[in-house]
Amino acid sequence: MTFDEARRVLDEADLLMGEEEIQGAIGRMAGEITGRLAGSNPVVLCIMNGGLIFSGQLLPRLHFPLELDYVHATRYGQATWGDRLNWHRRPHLNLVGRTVLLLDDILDEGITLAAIIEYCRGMGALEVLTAVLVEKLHSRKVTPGIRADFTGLEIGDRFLFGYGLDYKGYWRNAPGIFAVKGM
Ligand SMILES: O=P(O)(O)OC[C@H]1O[C@H](OP(=O)(O)OP(=O)(O)O)[C@H](O)[C@@H]1O
Ligand code: HPA
Repeated sequence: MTFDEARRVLDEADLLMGEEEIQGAIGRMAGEITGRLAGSNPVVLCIMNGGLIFSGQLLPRLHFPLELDYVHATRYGQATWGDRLNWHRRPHLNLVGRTVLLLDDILDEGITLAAIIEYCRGMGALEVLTAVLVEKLHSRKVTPGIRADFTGLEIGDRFLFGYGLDYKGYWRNAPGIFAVKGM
């Protein structure tokens, strides 16, 4: 996608969730996560790249001790459909006996979260919880009914960008959650 095309994508997109709604959702999630995890000395894993902005805004609102690490695993690349999960970076912290909280921008088909949960369990985590800024509502989930433990916003079945979500590599920095025109 060229720079000019990227500009046009944002100009023509539909804004589905604005900053105020997103900040409200992140604040509510911070309260819920604090209630559940404040005493558990968790390892928090940001799932890169999409989880970056959500993690950066949520973490300063968690006022309890935790350790932070990240994983980098992708299955969409620059496409609007997902393939098999490619691991680029596994966590470096030891997960044995730890409560793990995974942070990601979106639960779409759920394949990414399911695979990372399984990996963390395999590495000896005591429990693995998940928090996503957005859950996309449709019937293509890897396991019917799969949910995150903490969900910020529920959005319909469109191709989304902004707040960490990219369209062809662009607009992770868009200040809201947008849907690509016609998708
Ligand atoms: O529920 P799923 O259908 O598995 O999709 C969700 C995943 O897709 C995106 O990652 P992507 O593979 O695009 O990599 P990115 O984080 O670098 O954007 C997103 O950040 C989630 O990790
Ligand atoms: N937008 C961007 N990245 C994604 C999406 C989406 O709707 N679903 C899964 N990864």
